Amino acid sequence: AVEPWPKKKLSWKMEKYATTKKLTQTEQRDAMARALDLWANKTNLKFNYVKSGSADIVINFFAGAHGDGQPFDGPSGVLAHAELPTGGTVHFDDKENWFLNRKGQKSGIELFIVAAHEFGHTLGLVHTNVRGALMYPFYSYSPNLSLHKDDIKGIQSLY
Ligand SMILES: COc1ccc(S(=O)(=O)[C@H](CC(=O)O)C(F)F)cc1
Ligand SMILES: [Zn+2]
Repeated sequence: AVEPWPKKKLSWKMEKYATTKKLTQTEQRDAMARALDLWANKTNLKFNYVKSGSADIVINFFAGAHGDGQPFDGPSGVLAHAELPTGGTVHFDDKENWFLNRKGQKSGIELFIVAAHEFGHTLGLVHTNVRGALMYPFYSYSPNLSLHKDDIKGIQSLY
């Protein structure tokens, strides 16, 4: 873990959405809100969505090179990356086959899971070696994600 945010109320916004036909922008925004809620439920952090203007956490879907020296690599491989506090940028690879389990979809990369992991980084968590924890370095699909006690220990050591 690293230095946490110096405040408990964090604003967030989406700048660029995934271009997939499989998920509407509303569904994408809702997935982000639910992923943030996982962390809010275990801390006294509050997240509030802002449609435009400045925000602490800024979410973008990009393909390939997108100006931060960490180009995305197309389907699979690197799925997303996020700055640690108080960076606030979260980028997702637009070329992934994003889906949402709650829509009954089956194949591809589950957006809610990846978002929850990235927001863990945004809030100050680094990777864990505890298999089964959300902050384990590798993506693995699970139908109903919840925070592992190792994730909770980590976030509560920061907030
Ligand atoms: C479970 O959530 C994730 C696991 C692994 C990744 S990743 O394979 O894209 C990882 C980025 C990351 O750990 O956030 C990669 F090394 F770039 C993203 C989300
Ligand atoms: Zn990670």
